[in-house]
Amino acid sequence: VAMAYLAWRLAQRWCPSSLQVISFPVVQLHLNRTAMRASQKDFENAMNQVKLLKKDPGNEAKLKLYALYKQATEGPCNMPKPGVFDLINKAKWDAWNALGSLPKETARQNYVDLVSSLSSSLESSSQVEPGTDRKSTGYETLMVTSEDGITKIMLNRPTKKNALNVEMYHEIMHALKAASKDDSAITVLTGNGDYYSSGNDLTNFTDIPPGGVEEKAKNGAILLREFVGCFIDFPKPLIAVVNGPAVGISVTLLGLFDAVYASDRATFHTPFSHLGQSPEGCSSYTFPKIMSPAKAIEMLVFGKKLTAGEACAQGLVTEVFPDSTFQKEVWTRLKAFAKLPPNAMRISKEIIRNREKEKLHAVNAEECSVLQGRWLSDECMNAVVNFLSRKSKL
Ligand SMILES: CCCCC/C=C/CC(=O)SCCNC(=O)CCNC(=O)[C@H](O)C(C)(C)COP(=O)(O)OP(=O)(O)OC[C@H]1O[C@@H](n2cnc3c(N)ncnc32)[C@H](O)[C@@H]1OP(=O)(O)O
Repeated sequence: VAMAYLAWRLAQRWCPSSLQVISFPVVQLHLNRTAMRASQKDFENAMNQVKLLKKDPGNEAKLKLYALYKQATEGPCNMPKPGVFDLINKAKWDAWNALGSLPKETARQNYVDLVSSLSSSLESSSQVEPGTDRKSTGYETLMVTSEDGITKIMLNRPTKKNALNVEMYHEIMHALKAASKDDSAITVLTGNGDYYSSGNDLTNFTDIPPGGVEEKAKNGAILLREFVGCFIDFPKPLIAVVNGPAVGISVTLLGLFDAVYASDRATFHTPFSHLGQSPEGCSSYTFPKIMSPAKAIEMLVFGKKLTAGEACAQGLVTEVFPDSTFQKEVWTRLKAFAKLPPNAMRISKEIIRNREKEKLHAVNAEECSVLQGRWLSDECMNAVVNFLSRKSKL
């Protein structure tokens, strides 16, 4: 990661061009310009532009930058393949190797185009003042819209089953803070594509800072605590529209929502023990209250996956709809809710939820502290490596 970061820092100058689609692996760059070639000067100037980025572009982008930089300066990858447990170097090697025999000039141009694309997207979002509403295009991992009195926050990494990467955690917090202040009456969280969310992005574990895994775990716990805190404190009715399967933290958080509407295609799965981890999202407190301690233990400790019907019977889901009519029925209902007097809804929520808030924050803090320890355990490390190896990522 340090190398990828270095490569990112050495990246090329921002060069306005017309990059249309970038898909991973990096070799798949579809550009609508034909004869354009980045000069050495463009290459050097890009470094200055990249230094001006105020936001980390994320691991995937850094790997792309690393691979293109290596290809542009050294040509095709001829390094020996790192071992399966050497996660970071393996990820970098994979990204570089995936470029095959891409010519150096093309790699250089693709590099410039990628920096250009990152510059525009990251700069545009970082220019927005915290707390102000951002247009949907200001987010990398979400689609946020506001209409008919409803702010809709849609998780938007469908090709990754809406796994929550670090950027998405930050963006959700930003979107929730903005929604709490905008003029909408209710806020909805949903997923784009066939999944609601596959939970924490397991590649989050591969981006190790200079302080090592301990620092990584500590930072993760701080981020998680702040993230869950936003749900605990959210002042307006918060509704989950669970469009498909939900895993991990996307399930546990449901205990902090005010209503949960689910498609009959949705499932609810918290494989924490399988991952060597422990419950979060205040579920160690909310789930036993919602569904009885024994049922909560089946889910949170033994990883039992519930159907939407079962989750509804146990009180986690408010109502289940046939998938064929799910969107139509749910949004009709939500639009009607959003016409109710917003202050009355806010005050009623407050009186129902407020007496639990202090307890929820204490539970959140304890869960994060326990998880911080779990992330350093062999059980957790092995489970993450298994997932990433299974997917031939690392
Ligand atoms: C700040 C830190 C806070 C941490 C908070 C902690 C939270 C705890 C949790 O959330 S635990 C839950 C973690 N999630 C999982 O264990 C799910 C892992 N994913 C899967 O088991 C499967 O991917 C699946 C069942 C969700 C979907 O399987 P399917 O076969 O239908 O699809 P693919 O596996 O091919 O997935 C498509 C691509 O999406 C990538 N992906 C899916 N989920 C994750 C994930 N959680 N993390 C990272 N990547 C994920 C998958 O790798 C595929 O990518 P690819 O196309 O590039 O191969």
